[in-house]
Amino acid sequence: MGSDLGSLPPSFTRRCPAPLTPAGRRGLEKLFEQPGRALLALDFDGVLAPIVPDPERARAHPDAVPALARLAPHLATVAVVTGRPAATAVEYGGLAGVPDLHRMVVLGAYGAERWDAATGAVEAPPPHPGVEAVREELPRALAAVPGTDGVHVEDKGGAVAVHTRRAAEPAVAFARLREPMAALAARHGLTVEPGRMVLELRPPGMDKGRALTDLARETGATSVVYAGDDLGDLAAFAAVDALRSEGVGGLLVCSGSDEVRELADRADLVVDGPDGVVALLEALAAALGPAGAAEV
Ligand SMILES: O=P(O)(O)OC[C@H]1O[C@H](O[C@H]2O[C@H](CO)[C@@H](O)[C@H](O)[C@H]2O)[C@H](O)[C@@H](O)[C@@H]1O
Repeated sequence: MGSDLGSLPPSFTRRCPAPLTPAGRRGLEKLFEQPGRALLALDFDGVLAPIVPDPERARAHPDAVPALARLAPHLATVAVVTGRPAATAVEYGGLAGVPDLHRMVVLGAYGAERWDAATGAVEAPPPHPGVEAVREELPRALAAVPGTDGVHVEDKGGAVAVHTRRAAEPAVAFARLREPMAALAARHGLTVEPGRMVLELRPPGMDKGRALTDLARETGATSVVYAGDDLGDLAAFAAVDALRSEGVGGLLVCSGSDEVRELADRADLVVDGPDGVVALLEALAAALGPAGAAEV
């Protein structure tokens, strides 16, 4: 092909749009140059799993795990980086016991937890005492805010998430709860993580950016592809930007939605939600081919 933006395998570009930015194209080229040193990391909700009203009913897109399994043998590492507890993402994603995903890593709770497919074990920090205090105070705090009928609390063990998607007016309930939830979290040494119709009260100190950087360094990645959809993924986007400045290739993918604009503005490639993410994974797998060498 040969342009000033470099070249990508036609077997990829036939199936998926090329990144719009030179940095993104370069990141993808680096993946194809050295797939065995590439880190592919994806958020769970809104990226691998379609958004649904009930958080307990979220499941991976039916074609996502087969596509990851086709890709994983070619790459150094395939990871999920999520706000979910690691074990929940493994369960809802159907990620355990998949032969070609035997080296997969799930970084849960924004990187505070880790599951390794190789061992099946989850490493998690001890519970933060503020979470228990918030758990107890939350019903009273929610009852004090008008217009929050239908708000649902997800107890994540190490954190508590207040969901407004099922409220009569989700955006209104979200706006009304922002300040009281921030105050409640601050009283107990927690931080508020805002997301898609959710305010999560969680321990501070870890974010997806640190988690992704640590994993990239641990695996010696020469390229990193990260796909996210929500505000919590901005830290991971910033981490990829920082890695790029060190010479690591990076591709920032936004799983687009009408709910969050911030990632699309910063991404190299915007795809159409989890369907588009799956198309990207399948395009990568097709281009890398069954034998490991990049197909052209
Ligand atoms: O980091 P993620 O994997 O994107 O997790 C972030 C939060 O996702 C979940 O909530 C979101 O998905 C739900 C199911 O589709 C949806 O109902 C909700 O409105 C979304 O915000 C999850 O429930 C949270 O615990 C995660 O922190």
